[in-house]
Amino acid sequence: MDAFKLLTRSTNLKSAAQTTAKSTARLPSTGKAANPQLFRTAAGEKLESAQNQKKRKRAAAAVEEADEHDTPDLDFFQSSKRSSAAKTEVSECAQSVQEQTTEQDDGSDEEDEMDEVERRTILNSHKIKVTDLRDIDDIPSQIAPETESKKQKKTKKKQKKDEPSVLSKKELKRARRLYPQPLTSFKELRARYKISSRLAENVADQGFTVPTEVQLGTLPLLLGGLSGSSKSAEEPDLLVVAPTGSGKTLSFLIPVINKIVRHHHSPQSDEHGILSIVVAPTKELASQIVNEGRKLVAGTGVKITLMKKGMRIVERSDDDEKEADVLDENSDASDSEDEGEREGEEDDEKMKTPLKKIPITKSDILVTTPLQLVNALSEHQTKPLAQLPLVRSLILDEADVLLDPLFREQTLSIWRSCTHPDLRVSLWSATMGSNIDDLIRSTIKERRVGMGLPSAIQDPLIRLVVGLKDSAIPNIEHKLVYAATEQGKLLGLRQLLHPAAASASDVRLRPPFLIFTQTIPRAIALHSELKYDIPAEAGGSSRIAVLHSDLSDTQRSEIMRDFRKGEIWILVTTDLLARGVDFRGINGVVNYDIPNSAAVYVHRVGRTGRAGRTGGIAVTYYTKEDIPYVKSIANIIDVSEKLRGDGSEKSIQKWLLDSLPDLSKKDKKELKKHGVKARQVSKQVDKNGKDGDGKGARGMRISTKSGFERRMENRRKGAIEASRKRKANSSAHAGGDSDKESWKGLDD
Ligand SMILES: Nc1ncnc2c1ncn2[C@@H]1O[C@H](COP(=O)(O)OP(=O)(O)OP(=O)(O)O)[C@@H](O)[C@H]1O
Repeated sequence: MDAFKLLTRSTNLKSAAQTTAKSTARLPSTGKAANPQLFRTAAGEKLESAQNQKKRKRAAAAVEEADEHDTPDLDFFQSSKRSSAAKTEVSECAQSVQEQTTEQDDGSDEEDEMDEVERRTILNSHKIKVTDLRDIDDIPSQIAPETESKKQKKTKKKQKKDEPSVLSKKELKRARRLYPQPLTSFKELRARYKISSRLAENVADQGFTVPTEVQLGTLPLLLGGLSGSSKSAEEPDLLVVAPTGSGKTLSFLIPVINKIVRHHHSPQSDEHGILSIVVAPTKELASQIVNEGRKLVAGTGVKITLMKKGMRIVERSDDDEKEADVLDENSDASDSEDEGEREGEEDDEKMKTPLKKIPITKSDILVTTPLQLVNALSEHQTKPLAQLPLVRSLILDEADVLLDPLFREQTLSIWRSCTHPDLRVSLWSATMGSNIDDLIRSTIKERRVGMGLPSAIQDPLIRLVVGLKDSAIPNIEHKLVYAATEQGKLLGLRQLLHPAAASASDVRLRPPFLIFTQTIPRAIALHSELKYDIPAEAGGSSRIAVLHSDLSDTQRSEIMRDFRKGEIWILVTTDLLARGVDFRGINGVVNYDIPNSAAVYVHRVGRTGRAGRTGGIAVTYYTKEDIPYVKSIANIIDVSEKLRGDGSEKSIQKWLLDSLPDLSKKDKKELKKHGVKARQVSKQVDKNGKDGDGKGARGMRISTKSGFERRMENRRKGAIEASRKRKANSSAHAGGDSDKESWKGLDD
């Protein structure tokens, strides 16, 4: 028996009945989590509710006080005329009390100020770690008083010996650690940080009640600086590592929109142009950010736009009157609500338009992929990059991939082209390589030198980590399944699609779900293999789709839209959808091909279990060829289960983890770049996944039967089913439509 079969066996084997009951009760698509937070302790919770209670009491006391002093005595026996006058008086009074209360709330910064022990308790309870990333000598003494005194002591001691002072690693860590004010409720956004009232309403309209950990930690920093007060806000540059689906988008959008609202009311309000840029690695993610942003900017006067091919965003002094293969697009086109989903429709209708005639897109926030912006700034890399002198906020979403060699040059050149001296940059992801800190520090220093400033970083540069860096969220179930061969994986996947068979394999996954493959040809091949597995009465092949970057923008956005609408149940895709995209009700993720790195695993499986939802399942198949690459994934699963901390049985035993081979650094790099060698696209394989003799390299084919055979089989089944129904002779019980409504699994 293959030893690695044990790895699969070691997963919790529960009775089918148990599994069924659990799956139905905890399906993530059944609704939203009561609390979107992933980590909290009783001590922290107690303190937070005490803080909120304190605020409520203060507000109630203000109302009471106002009642005592200001409410006129009511005489219910007086004439109705008088009574209505009294009513008006009462209502005016109530209004003034409400205003007073709000004002009191507004002016309660000092009273709400927590002491360091309270701040520390709440932050630790949510596993939030805040660190100053600057060189220790650049950190002002009020932020690192402990260090200063220790450093001074050391200096004194060593002065005699005439040696420079050196801090131990531990002391340096302690000196850099910060405990800023956390956000205990969304109401504080208005009351304490004075965000625009319209923006606060828009946040409230989304129905969010409790801030997630990343929101709890970053919103005060971005809105109130390190002092946590809107009065002396000193916005830091920020590096944020927080779990997938934890609400990072809202964390960067609220401050950036508020900053622009303030800008519109400032003396520089006559400056018109792009003030903020959000960079995301894929069009799907960029479009999603725009859609989220639109909900928040409504009625604030702030405009958010998705960068599109051919859009003109800067005026160049060297603009030529020349023909360009670009889209004639004016800003009106980007006003529609669902622009993101329609993205690209116009892109496919390129037309020749003189470059100068394209109006410059007027927007406050531009959301873009790196290449699209670089192309727009350099006229498809034919000219040096134009500058963006008004941009005050640069947001890099999925920053680790944006700073990966693939995108690094484009991303850094965008950063360099933002020349405003007050530029603030924030970088967000669920995973972050260890080299990123140094890269950010050196880029900020380089910019400062370029602006003629001393290289020492003056403004705060903060790193905020939620939970354990580079780990998968604890609220999903991981299944690592040994399938031995490619055929084994396909068999496993089919079992997964069939509820009766699934009970035997301990894994039960209901649509909607995502299936990830290593390459585009494999995604196409798997899609055509599975296409006829869905019975016609359940919607047939239209329920399963494939999405990859070789499709046109229009096709991509249509598939995204249909998957969000629930018309597509199973989406086969590549790592194009591994990051950032938020499909709220996804029940699970299948790694049909193992991911190229631990980070990719974290992001892929993070498409389920979002905003604290439980019940999501991540199934990862692996074959003999994958064994050298499995350890890093098994480690991630192990850590995620430890993080859950509910004492539930581990799915991966320690001795098995120890027996898996380690991968050398070189091999890790190779895997990250090209994936599992055996599955790489061979030169003979075309974009449709076809080579000389089938689909993909020999032994790596995704097929058990030919598509033709399956289609014929499907038709036969359909005919049998139809005749059975005819025999039942009851049109009322035909049941075709109702079958369509609910997923009944696939036929054998
Ligand atoms: N405070 C909150 N309460 C409940 N739901 C929230 C809250 N904040 C955000 N959400 C929801 O959580 C989901 C995930 O948010 P978002 O896409 O911003 O996650 P993310 O941290 O960027 O994830 P990823 O790392 O995968 O990109 C969204 O559907 C969002 O609407």
